Amino acid sequence: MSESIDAAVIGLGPGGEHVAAQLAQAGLSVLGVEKHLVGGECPYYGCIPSKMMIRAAGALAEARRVPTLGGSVEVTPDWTTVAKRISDEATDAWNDQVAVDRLIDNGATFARGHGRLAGPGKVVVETADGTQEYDVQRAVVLNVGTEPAIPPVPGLAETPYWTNRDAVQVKNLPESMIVLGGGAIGCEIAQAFARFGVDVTILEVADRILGPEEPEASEVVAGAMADEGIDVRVGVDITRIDHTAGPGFTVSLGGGSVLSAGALLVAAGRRTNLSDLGLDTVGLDPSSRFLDTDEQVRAGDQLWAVGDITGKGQFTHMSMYQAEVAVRSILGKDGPWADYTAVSRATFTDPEVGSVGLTEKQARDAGIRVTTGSYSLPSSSRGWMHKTGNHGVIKVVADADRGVLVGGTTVGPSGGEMIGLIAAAVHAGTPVAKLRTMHYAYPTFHRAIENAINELEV
Ligand SMILES: Cc1cc2nc3c(=O)[nH]c(=O)nc-3n(C[C@H](O)[C@H](O)[C@H](O)COP(=O)(O)OP(=O)(O)OC[C@H]3O[C@@H](n4cnc5c(N)ncnc54)[C@H](O)[C@@H]3O)c2cc1C
Ligand SMILES: NC(=O)c1ccc[n+]([C@@H]2O[C@H](COP(=O)([O-])OP(=O)(O)OC[C@H]3O[C@@H](n4cnc5c(N)ncnc54)[C@H](O)[C@@H]3O)[C@@H](O)[C@H]2O)c1
Repeated sequence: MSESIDAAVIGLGPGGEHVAAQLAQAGLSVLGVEKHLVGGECPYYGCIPSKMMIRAAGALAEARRVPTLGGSVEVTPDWTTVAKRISDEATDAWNDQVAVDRLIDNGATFARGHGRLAGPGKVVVETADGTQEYDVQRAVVLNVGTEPAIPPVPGLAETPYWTNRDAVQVKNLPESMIVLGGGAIGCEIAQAFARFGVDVTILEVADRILGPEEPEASEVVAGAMADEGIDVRVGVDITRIDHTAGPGFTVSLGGGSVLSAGALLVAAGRRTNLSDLGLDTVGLDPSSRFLDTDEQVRAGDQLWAVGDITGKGQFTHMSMYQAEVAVRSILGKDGPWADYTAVSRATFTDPEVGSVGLTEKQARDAGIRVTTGSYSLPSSSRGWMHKTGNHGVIKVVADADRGVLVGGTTVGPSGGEMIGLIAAAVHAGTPVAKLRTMHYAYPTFHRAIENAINELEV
């Protein structure tokens, strides 16, 4: 028999959890459906555990810089502390009871199971105890997120490779690791492991790591990683991957060379969980990579979608932003609606990469009359004083006709924080002329943004 409810949220990643809680608090009868862990990838396998690793690895790296600056330190990495922190503080040993209780305390009903659409306003949940049907009166919200994509490299599927989900649960580090993919996940985890003494090789098929970023950012991060002893190879052709108990993984490359390592991390992108969601029952294509959404993040009639599946940027802050939009839309508010002009992100390599809006290429492709400015961080006062660990570059992209910034990149020791200034300018459409009259505190890293802005032909 079908149960009647106001709203159902299928998939409880950061955005889905927020939507379910907010709608329940607003007085709607809400069902939250999660097949694995309430909170999704970010708290259990993504942002939070990876940033705990990075925090520890960063402390080790800073300690190793002491001899250049004043004194000596003996650095003895110990992964046990990191593994314990991830298990105890971040993930509760991969137990989501606290999150489930929070959802229920907010007034929602929770079902642990696989949710599917079964036609407009109909949701079916497959649980361990059987199947339950729901008639949803007002809103179905999809927040089903992604899985690691496993590339079709011959032999790979038969090996005990890791994804990010395994890497964050590692109790004992391997002596060596090959990372497939030099995107954000690959680079962040590679550098963290390397700083704990793992011999790391990154294999990237494209011609540079961190492909979505400005080429200047990729170059600086690749250089910093190489300085630390990470073997970064781009433009590789991987022909086969094997695993045997003794030597571990062997990766054969075009041209005949073979690499080996004790562990292999696949960080080659993500696959959205849209194929087994009953999308066809509401007239949508189950084979599509992303769901098209309008400014109210509606994907159809009484159907909303938030998070990675919308293709607007696979970030926790995007999922939360869209969740707020969905809640306003479902509750019949007047907006504000989704705007993606100034989406920002931070990649937590060292140096960190902050970025917002359009890259130079994206701006040119959009037909904008582009002018750019850049400044090398080690040439800035603060970068020069900082000395060791001062890798970095600032780049700003402006619309020469409108006299405003349309994008920017801040690579440096606090690149993820520095981007806030440019993000505010892009978001608000602050004239470059106004930015030129701002006070930039001396001697901050962000003063280098002023140098870059002064190069713009605006
Ligand atoms: C290693 C790593 C590091 C990252 N670091 C950052 C970072 O520093 N900053 C940042 O902003 N982002 C980061 N991200 C990205 C971030 O984790 C995601 O963008 C974020 O989790 C938002 O995803 P989402 O809301 O789309 O859903 P997800 O978090 O993917 O959650 C979707 C949920 O839906 C469930 N589900 C799927 N299908 C069904 C179904 N049919 N029925 C029921 N439940 C279902 C899944 O089990 C899952 O719990 C990182 C990701 C990874 C992997
Ligand atoms: N700090 C952050 O905000 C943060 C951190 C991690 C992840 N994320 C999010 O998660 C998403 C996924 O991250 P990701 O790094 O897995 O994906 P990605 O798509 O950014 O990078 C994957 C990389 O793997 C390469 N690749 C593909 N197939 C390959 C193969 N067979 N061999 C070698 N390389 C191959 C691609 O060319 C690409 O450079 C990102 O888009 C990002 O939005 C965000």
